[in-house]
This record gives sequence, C-alpha cells and structure tokens, in this order.
Amino acid sequence: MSEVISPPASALPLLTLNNISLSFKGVKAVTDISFAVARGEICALIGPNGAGKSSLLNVINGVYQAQEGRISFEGETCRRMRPHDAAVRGIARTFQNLALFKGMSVLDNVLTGRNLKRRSSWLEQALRLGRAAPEDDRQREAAERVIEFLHIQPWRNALVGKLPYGLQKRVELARALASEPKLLLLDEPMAGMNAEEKQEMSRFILDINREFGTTVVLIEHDIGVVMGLSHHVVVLDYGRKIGDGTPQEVRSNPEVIAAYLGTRH
Ligand SMILES: Nc1ncnc2c1ncn2[C@@H]1O[C@H](COP(=O)(O)OP(=O)(O)OP(=O)(O)O)[C@@H](O)[C@H]1O
Repeated sequence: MSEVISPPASALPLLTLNNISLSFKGVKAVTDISFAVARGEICALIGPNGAGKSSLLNVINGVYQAQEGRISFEGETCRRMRPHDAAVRGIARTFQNLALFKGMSVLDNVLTGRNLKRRSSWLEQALRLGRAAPEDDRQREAAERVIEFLHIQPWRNALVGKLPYGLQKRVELARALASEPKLLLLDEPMAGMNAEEKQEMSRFILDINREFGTTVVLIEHDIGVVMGLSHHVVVLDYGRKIGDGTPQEVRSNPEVIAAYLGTRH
C-alpha cells in the first residue's frame, strides 16, 4: 500500500465532539469523549470489543442521542441531530452488519444513495413526468460513475444478495459514496475479509479520500490496516478515550499498549 499523505491543514475541524456521554438504562457505553476530526483526514476509531466505537458512530449520525455533550459539524453545534438531518448535512455511513436491499440490483442499491439529491416529487417520479425523466438520467449517471470508481461494473445488474460478502461491503460503500458525503462513517468496512480483500478496500478508501477530499471516520480492528490507512487514531477502552493522535503517537502510548496487550482485560 502506498504512503498515507497528510490532509491539508484547515483551521476549523469538520467534526468536533465535546464531552459526549451515552448510556443505556444506566449502563455507560461512552463517557465524556472529546476529539476533533480535521477536514480531509482519515480518522480511525479503535478499541477492544464493547469499547463504545459503534455507539459513538451512532451518536455522530444521530441514530443515538447522547445524554451529555455537544457535536459540531462544519462549525454548527447541535445537541440533537436525527439521522435524516445528518444525511442532509452530508454525513453518510455504512454498517457493521450490512444494510443493503438484498433483493435489488447493485445499481438500484447505489441509486438509493442518490435519493436526497432528487428534486422531483414522488408522483412525478412514479409517472416519469416533468422533472422526473431528466433527473432520473442524471441520478443514474452519477450512480454509474460511483460503480465504475469502485470497480463493481461487472456486477451492476446482479442481485446484491447473490454477491460474495466482500463485494456486498463494496456495494454498501458505493451507496454511501453516491450521496456525495462530506463525512463518511465506516463501521468495520473490512470485517470478515481476507488480507487481499482488506488491502483492496483500504485502497478504495484512500482513493475516495484523495479524489473527492472526503473526510472518513472508520472503525477497524486490524491494527496493521489502521496504521497504514489513517492520519489520526482515537482509542477507546471501556467507553473512555485513552489515546488520540497520529498512528505513531498512539502506537507508543503506554495506556493503549496495556489495553491491546491485555494487561487491562
Ligand atoms: N442498543 C444498546 N442497548 C444496550 N446496550 C448497548 C446498546 N448498544 C451498545 N450497548 C452497550 O454499549 C457498550 C459499547 O458497545 P459498542 O457496540 O458501542 O462497542 P464497540 O466498541 O463498537 O464493540 P464491537 O467492537 O464489539 O463492535 C457495550 O457494553 C454494549 O453492550
């Protein structure tokens, strides 16, 4: 894999989490987490199982509402953000367990990522009237460009449920990318993949970051992949932040080493 190039320095972070705490019926999942994600960077969230990584991703895109703390996105601070608001503001995500329409084709799945870009009403779309027909063509062209970018054109008409798991993960990435996000949240994009597939997926994530300047926050368990892919690493353990810095800084952090070598588990 080629070297990770640092993103351009920008004064204002794209995303800032301030003192985020989240609990489920009194059980703390995330406690007092603060960190900032610079525009254009790839930030990895790592930590042992149950550390609170997915919960935090769900707070960022509004699936969960933090009981405490604030999130700022593009300088705008909000206490509560619903998933639809997050999508409208340019936050897209993929899931640990795939969330695709398995009975639909690759192209149709990717097209669902374009829904927020449509301006015609559902009636116009159903009857292909007014703005709907030319808009349909534009959305299809945009979806085809993403399909080509992620090298899934040979399967564009295949039913997603029939594809191997690694390809389904790529289709889910394509659907998220089709929405032209400013921030892409990837929950274990390489889970269940072999070394070759992981390398390929890392390559696509780097290409997205470089080609479109998309900021990425991803959860990944493979530390080798994280170190080769990320500009910034945030480490969680038991819902608390124990490390935050460059891959090199995090790798030499004694608390992180203790968490990973198991002396604390
Ligand atoms: N919907 C929920 N209801 C109750 N508890 C939850 C819920 N979601 C997460 N938790 C709890 O919050 C804690 C953090 O879980 P979370 O899934 O965020 O961790 P994680 O770091 O993503 O773990 P993994 O790497 O295994 O996916 C765990 O103790 C988990 O059991």
